[in-house]
Amino acid sequence: MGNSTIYSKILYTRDLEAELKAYIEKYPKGKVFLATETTMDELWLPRFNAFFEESGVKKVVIPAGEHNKKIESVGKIWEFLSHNGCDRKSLLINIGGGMLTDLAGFAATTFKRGIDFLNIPTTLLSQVDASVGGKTGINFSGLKNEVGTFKEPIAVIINTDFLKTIDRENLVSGFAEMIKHGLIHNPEHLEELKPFDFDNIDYDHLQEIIRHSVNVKEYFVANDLTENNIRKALNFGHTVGHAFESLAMEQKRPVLHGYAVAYGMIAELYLSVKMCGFPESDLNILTQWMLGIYGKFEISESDFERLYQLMTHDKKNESGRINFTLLPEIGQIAINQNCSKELIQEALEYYRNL
Ligand SMILES: NC(=O)c1ccc[n+]([C@@H]2O[C@H](COP(=O)([O-])OP(=O)(O)OC[C@H]3O[C@@H](n4cnc5c(N)ncnc54)[C@H](O)[C@@H]3O)[C@@H](O)[C@H]2O)c1
Ligand SMILES: O=C(O)C(=O)C[C@@H](O)[C@H](O)[C@H](O)COP(=O)(O)O
Ligand SMILES: [Zn+2]
Repeated sequence: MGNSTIYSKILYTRDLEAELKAYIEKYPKGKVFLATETTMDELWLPRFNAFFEESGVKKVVIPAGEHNKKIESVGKIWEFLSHNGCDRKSLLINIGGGMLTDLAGFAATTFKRGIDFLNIPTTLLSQVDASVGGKTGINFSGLKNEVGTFKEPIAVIINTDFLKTIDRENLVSGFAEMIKHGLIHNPEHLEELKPFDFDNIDYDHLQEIIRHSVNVKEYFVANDLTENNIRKALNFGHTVGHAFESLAMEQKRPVLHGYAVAYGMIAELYLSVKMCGFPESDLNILTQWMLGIYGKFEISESDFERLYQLMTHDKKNESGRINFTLLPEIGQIAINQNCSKELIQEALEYYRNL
C-alpha cells in the first residue's frame, strides 16, 4: 500500500445529523468546532443551527470565494480556535465546497501541529475530489495551493441533497474532475458521464456516479498519499490547468477550477498524443466534447511565456523540469513525462487554435 495511511471513512447519507452525532459524541462537549463559508451559512446552516447549538459546537464563517483561500482566512480560523479553547483533542467540522475544505483542512492540520477534522463537502467538485484524499492548502503569491499539507480528514460525509442548490456553472466545474477520473483510470466511468443531463438531474443516479468517481480518487490516494508516485495521476490536466487558473486570476477574468482543469486536459491530451501515442481520434472526440461543455478560454501568443513560467511552479516538477502526467490511452497513465518548452508551446498553440 505504498506510503498510505488510509484513515478517512467516506460515508454517503441523506441524514447528515444522524451521521454527525456519532462523531460528535466521541469528542467532549465544547471541543467540537465548525468552519463554514458565507453562502452555506445563509443557505443551509439555519437547518442545522439548533443541532450544533445543542451539541455545544461553535462556528466560524469565512467569506465565500476562491480569492478567500488565503493566509488571512487561515489566521481567522486559528484565532477562532485559539480563543474558544480548542485543544489537540478537538475536532473541526468543515462544511462547504473545495475552497472551504482546503482552507479549513489546512488550518486544522497546522493548529497546535494538527487536530482532527471532518469534511462535509457541499459542491459536486468537493464531493468527488477536494474533500477526499488529504490535500489541504491555500493559494499564495498568485500560485494555486502553493502552501499546504497532506493529512486526511477522519471522515468525509457526502450528502447529494446539498447539490440541489448549486448553480449550473459549479456543477459543470465539478464534472470536469469526474471526467479526469474516467480518463485516468476508469473508461466505464467516462462512458457513464457522457449522457449526463445537467438540465434534468436524477439525484440517486448522481450519487451512484459520484461514488464511482470517489472510488478512483481513493484508489490513488490509498496507494500514494503524499504523491511520490501514482497519485500524480490525479493531477492530470492540472499542470496546464493551474497555469490557466492563475493567469485568469492575474488578468481579472477568473475561471472556476474545474473549467481550468478541462482546458488543461485538452492541452495535456495533445501532449499525450505527441509523447505517449495517445490516439489522435480520441483526442479529437474528447476535445470536441469538452469544448461543448466548457467553451474556450481565450489566450493569445503573448500569454504563452507567462503560462510557461507559471508551470515552472508545478509541484510535480523535479530538478527544474516540468513533469506532466500524460495518458498513453484512456484509463492508462504515464507519470513524470518531461516535455520541452517548444512542445508545451505547441500544445498551447493547439488549444489557442481550437
Ligand atoms: N484538495 C483537493 O484534492 C482538491 C481537489 C480539487 C479541487 N480543489 C480545490 O477546490 C476549490 C474549488 O472548490 P469548489 O468548486 O467546491 O468551489 P467553492 O468552494 O468556491 O464553491 C463554489 C461556489 O459554490 C458555493 N456553494 C458551496 N456549496 C453550495 C451549495 N450547497 N449550494 C449553493 N452554493 C454553494 C460557494 O459559496 C461558492 O460560491 C479550488 O480551490 C481547488 O483548488 C482541491
Ligand atoms: O488529489 C490530488 O492529488 C489532486 O491532484 C486532485 C486535484 O484535482 C486538485 O485540484 C489538487 O488540489 C491539486 O493539487 P496540487 O498539488 O496540484 O496543488
Ligand atoms: Zn483539481
